[in-house]
Amino acid sequence: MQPTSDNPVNARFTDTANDAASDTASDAANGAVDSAPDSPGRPAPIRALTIASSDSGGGAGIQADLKAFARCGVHGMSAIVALTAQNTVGVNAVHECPPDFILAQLDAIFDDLPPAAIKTGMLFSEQIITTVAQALAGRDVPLVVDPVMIASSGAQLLREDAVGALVELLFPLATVITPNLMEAQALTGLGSEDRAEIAEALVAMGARGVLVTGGHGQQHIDHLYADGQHLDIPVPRYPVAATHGAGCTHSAALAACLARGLPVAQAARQAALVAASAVKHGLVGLGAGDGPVDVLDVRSMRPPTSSPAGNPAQAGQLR
Ligand SMILES: Nc1ncnc2c1ncn2[C@@H]1O[C@H](COP(=O)(O)OP(=O)(O)OP(=O)(O)O)[C@@H](O)[C@H]1O
Ligand SMILES: Cc1ncc(CO)c(N)n1
Repeated sequence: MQPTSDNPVNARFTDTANDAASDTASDAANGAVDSAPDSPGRPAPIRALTIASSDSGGGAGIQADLKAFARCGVHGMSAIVALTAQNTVGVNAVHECPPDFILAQLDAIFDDLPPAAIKTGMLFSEQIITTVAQALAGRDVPLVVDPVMIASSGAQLLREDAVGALVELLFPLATVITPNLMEAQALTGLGSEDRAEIAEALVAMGARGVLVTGGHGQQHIDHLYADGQHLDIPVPRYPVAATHGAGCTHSAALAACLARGLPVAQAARQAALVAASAVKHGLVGLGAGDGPVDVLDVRSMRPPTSSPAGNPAQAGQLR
């Protein structure tokens, strides 16, 4: 089966656990639920962690990350560092979590559910970045750092006085950073659209690997520079007015694929397919601004219609 932009992940991962997961997903989509529990004998799921902020509108941030993890067949965990009061039009307010509560979330996760890969998203302030960097230092886990700076609505998601901390404290810990073109230009001070040149400048600033995403500018390519190798990944550019959360979806899918053990270049190709598919199914018209991407294609899904006890006659009856 060839990977397609509609079925980017399951097309490539053909291990037994994943086959079973996609069987269950298609059963659910068809409205049937098997009465037997299916946990015994199946391996524990692969786990990934997002350290990011909540988008109350459900399109970006933690909410996008957890959906992308699920889309990639990975159990998602989250440490929320800030809450945004946000919709498709803008960000009305930001509320930061206290550092000790961020650490409490991370301790709870690392003590019981150690992740196979981690991504960071909107970290907002120097205090949050310092807290997260201290918690991640010395952990031998693949780390994707998405240097989220500006929302598609134009709102500032990283304070100007926090950029230095992001570069100095988090870039050296990252396996790969995933700026979009404008973030890459802002971080380097380069005005060029040459992603290869900008990626080299970002590596010189301390990042091990750089993936400049392809949603903006003239060229429709994600560009990866890692281990001294350049890779252009051609990406589609759908004329869909619903790209809010594309960057979060992309970096979460990249982390999920690293959690699954893929090499960075292959994970980057998969993440591009996942993000493109999410844009293709984007929820145009949801809200007055740029609608959210939809990595799960929720409009094609339905709740189950037969009862868990396996008695279709009881399905859907309210008591
Ligand atoms: N119109 C589109 N059609 C197809 N894929 C897209 C489109 N826009 C973005 N993508 C894909 O989504 C991923 C993230 O791209 P982009 O450069 O837009 O990130 P971003 O600007 O950080 O996103 P966000 O809108 O969440 O801030 C890339 O792989 C990119 O190719
Ligand atoms: C919480 C949050 N994270 C990331 C983005 C970037 O899309 C956003 N708009 N909101």
